[in-house]
Amino acid sequence: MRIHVATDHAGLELSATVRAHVAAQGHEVVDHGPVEYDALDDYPSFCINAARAVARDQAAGVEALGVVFGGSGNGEQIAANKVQGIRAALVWSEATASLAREHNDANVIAVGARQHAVDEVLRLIDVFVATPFPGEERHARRIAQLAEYESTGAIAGHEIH
Ligand SMILES: O=C(CO)[C@H](O)[C@H](O)COP(=O)(O)O
Repeated sequence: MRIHVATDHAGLELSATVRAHVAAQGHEVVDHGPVEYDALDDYPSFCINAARAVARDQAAGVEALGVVFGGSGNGEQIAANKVQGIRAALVWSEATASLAREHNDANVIAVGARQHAVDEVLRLIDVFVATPFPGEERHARRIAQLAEYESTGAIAGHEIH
């Protein structure tokens, strides 16, 4: 699995720990920055670049997921979700980590570096990466509706106003 990682200053230290952890499990890690601490850096471009790389890889048939960090993870999730084809989930417990995959087929996990102990974050990421999307019809149907809205602005058979 290729794992694309991005953060901002708030998650930089944690990002290094997570990248080493994930690489030690045999995954290929691609870091989208930042490369050094700058308390005034801005998360959008880092997270959008990671999300674009996930979308590109998946479109090419490469098994890939993304991990984005920030202080809360909120802005990072929002940034990643601006990229077509990305389903970024803000994860804050083992249950939301597994549900993000099982129900949402999330391809990016957003985590708040200031909200958890390091061990907890590693566990959230492990659960997210290890959990498959079983493809249950009702979940696949809802995900397809999101994709349809993303590309057409409409959802066939549903009123959008
Ligand atoms: O979580 C974030 C966005 O959702 C950012 O990491 C957070 O807003 C950065 O805050 P500050 O500039 O005060 O360190």
